Amino acid sequence: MLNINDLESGYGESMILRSVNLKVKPGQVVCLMGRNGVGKTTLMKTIMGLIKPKKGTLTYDGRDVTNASPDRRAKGGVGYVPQGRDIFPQLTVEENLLLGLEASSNRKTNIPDTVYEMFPVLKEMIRRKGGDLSGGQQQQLSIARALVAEPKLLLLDEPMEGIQPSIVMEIEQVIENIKASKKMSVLLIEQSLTFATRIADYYYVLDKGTIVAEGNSSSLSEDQVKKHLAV
Ligand SMILES: Nc1ncnc2c1ncn2[C@@H]1O[C@H](COP(=O)(O)OP(=O)(O)OP(=O)(O)O)[C@@H](O)[C@H]1O
Repeated sequence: MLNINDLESGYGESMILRSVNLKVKPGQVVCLMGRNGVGKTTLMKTIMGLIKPKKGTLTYDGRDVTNASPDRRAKGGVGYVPQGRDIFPQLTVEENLLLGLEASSNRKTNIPDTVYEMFPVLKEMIRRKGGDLSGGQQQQLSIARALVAEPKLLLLDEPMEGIQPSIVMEIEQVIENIKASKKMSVLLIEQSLTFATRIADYYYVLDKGTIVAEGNSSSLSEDQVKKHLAV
């Protein structure tokens, strides 16, 4: 599905990622872990095409997309939910969701029912302004907007950060449902060991811009987390 090979990426002269190799297989949920500032978001942005890599290749769905625009990647089925609930506060929930259709490859004009089934609260709040939703609901809206285009690969940048526990459980359930449907792969940034072992199939730990550990999530131990993630 996604294959990153010997990737180098950064901002201007400042190189953030070095020799990054990462794979997401079809239907897999992969968790990217690492301390603050090690380059996790930079990797997500590079996968989405918002930052051009300086070296290495990115293959998605069997095609080389190393130099493809973000728009082409989105239309090719990559959905991106950036950190910090990037919704439009002045637009209604429905208008926010309709914007997600822009990324749709097959010119869909309707919001799929499955999106409301996954997030019933959004159906209830369809006419409310995005800015009137709670932080957790805004995060749900942000994920729902990416799902509207029915992506094949969903990138989630710290979806659980700063969210109340009840909504964390709902979002976790959504990821579980996505996983069970086997229609989508997910790459998510997440710091919690409990969550990573419960939901992800595979994990990568990034440190100082390079992958320092990887494996099946079931083998992820407290010791490894302490070694690689403790501040
Ligand atoms: N637009 C930018 N221009 C220059 N440097 C940047 C920019 N964005 C991030 N950086 C730097 O790149 C490095 C990696 O940042 P990045 O946001 O990818 O880390 P992260 O692992 O996602 O951290 P966090 O968990 O805090 O979000 C940091 O040193 C950061 O200061």
